[in-house]
Amino acid sequence: MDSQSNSPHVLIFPFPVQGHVSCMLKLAELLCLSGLSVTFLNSDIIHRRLLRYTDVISRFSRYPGFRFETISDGLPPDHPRSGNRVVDIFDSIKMVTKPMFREMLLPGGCLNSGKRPPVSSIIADGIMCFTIDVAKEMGIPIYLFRTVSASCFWAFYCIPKLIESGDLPIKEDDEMDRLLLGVTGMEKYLRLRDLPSFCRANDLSDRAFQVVTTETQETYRANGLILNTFDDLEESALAQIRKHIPNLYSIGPLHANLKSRLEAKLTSPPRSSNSLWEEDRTCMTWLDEQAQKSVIYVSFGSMTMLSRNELIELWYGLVNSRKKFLWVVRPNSVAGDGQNIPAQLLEGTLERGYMVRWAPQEEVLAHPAVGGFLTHSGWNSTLESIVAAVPMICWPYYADQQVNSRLVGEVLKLGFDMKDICDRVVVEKFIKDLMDTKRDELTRPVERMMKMARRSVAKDGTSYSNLNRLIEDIKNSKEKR
Ligand SMILES: O=c1ccn([C@@H]2O[C@H](COP(=O)(O)OP(=O)(O)O[C@H]3O[C@H](CO)[C@@H](O)[C@H](O)[C@H]3O)[C@@H](O)[C@H]2O)c(=O)[nH]1
Ligand SMILES: C[C@H]1CC[C@@H]2C(C(=O)O)=CO[C@@H](O)[C@@H]21
Repeated sequence: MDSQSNSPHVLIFPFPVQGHVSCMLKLAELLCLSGLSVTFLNSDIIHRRLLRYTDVISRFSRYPGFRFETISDGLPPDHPRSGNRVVDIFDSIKMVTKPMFREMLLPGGCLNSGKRPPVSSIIADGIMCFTIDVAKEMGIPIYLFRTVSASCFWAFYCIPKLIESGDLPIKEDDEMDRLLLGVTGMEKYLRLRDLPSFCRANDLSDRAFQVVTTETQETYRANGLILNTFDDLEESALAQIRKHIPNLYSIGPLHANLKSRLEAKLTSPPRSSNSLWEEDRTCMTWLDEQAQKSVIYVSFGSMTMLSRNELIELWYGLVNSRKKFLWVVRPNSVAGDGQNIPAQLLEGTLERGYMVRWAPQEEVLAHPAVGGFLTHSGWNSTLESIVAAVPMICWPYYADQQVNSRLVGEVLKLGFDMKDICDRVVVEKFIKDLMDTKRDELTRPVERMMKMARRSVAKDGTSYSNLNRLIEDIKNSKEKR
């Protein structure tokens, strides 16, 4: 057995997509920093890409108790694993990965071979509740980490009530702006339009709708729920969730929590990346040449697929706003061949734009030249923008993003929600508002929330203390076994 044979051994198992893997790796490093042994279970494909594009191996070699293990996600290598095809991962992971996961934990399996201390706690992605069955069978305590916002989790939690009240399925397009009474605490602002995109299915047997609904309802079976949020950001949703799932750990923003703890330990923490694409760092040099707060950063995360029409409308909006822009266009993220782009767009981009396939986003958002973020409202992006005090234009694509964008635009006033609109004139107007006309009205709430985010992860802040509580609970559950 290795030198850490007496320390608790935590197995972390994320749903295999970028937005889940990256924040769960941050949690893994936080647990390593407090002396726990950690095994991080990646799908083969994710692991190969992390090895190719990041420094994870050298970064985690600092922690002797850390290991990676891999498992199949059950899909062929060329499956896109993005856009609407993400539902295929749910099915394959349950059918193919679950039995493999169980085998790994049985005596003689790679997670129970006697070479390392036995797994004493599991932290699994909250969208994979099959892990609870396996953990219970093995007698191992399990915590779920749901990587979406508390507000979105709570909206998912209320779906059965929305079905009972007849709000779901949505019957007519013209009722999308109706306020909902069934999501307690959000009655004043949550419209049908703002429910997670999966709620737009006409048929409630829709696979994605079924998965998010049932997985959310199963959460109570775990020993606790971890959320990447902080109390000042989502106080009301957290209070509602706590009534049903009392053992709740709000420990975010995780990237800031990690940064703060690394800074306390090391004089100059190295740059780190969990990217599944190669980061193009030339955009940082380009940003260095731009004036303060003059650039709008555009990125729609790792899963969004754009139609050609959406690409062109967004592009016209950016070029016509006459603002400088840095735009991430991920490989294979636009339908069609990307040919015949109007000359006006190409010229406008040469003059004022910079495009990359993938950027070091946390660094980009922290750059003084960045003054706004046109985002899909993925939860990691939202938190990163908050910590960097960058106001947002939200153009949600799917899943939790519809809820997040409403929270940002209507409740927190940290930006504007452009949900369900993709029109060049509107895009141009929102950009001008964000960068100039309405900038002042956003500055105060944006600065205030940035400070609260940073306070939450500083010593004795709420997320700092909740993380310590999680670590203690993990240690104690080992003692009890
Ligand atoms: O050029 C880029 C673009 C993105 N990122 C990073 O990639 C992550 C993207 O995460 P997120 O903003 O959450 O978006 P998705 O990749 O779309 O994440 C999925 O997972 C999230 C967490 O559950 C959900 O909130 C989203 O809706 C879901 O699509 C962030 O950490 C970004 O910093 C980069 O490093 N470089
Ligand atoms: C792939 C997406 C569907 C469910 C996941 C999710 C969640 O509710 O946990 C939200 O957005 C995506 O990251 C996941």
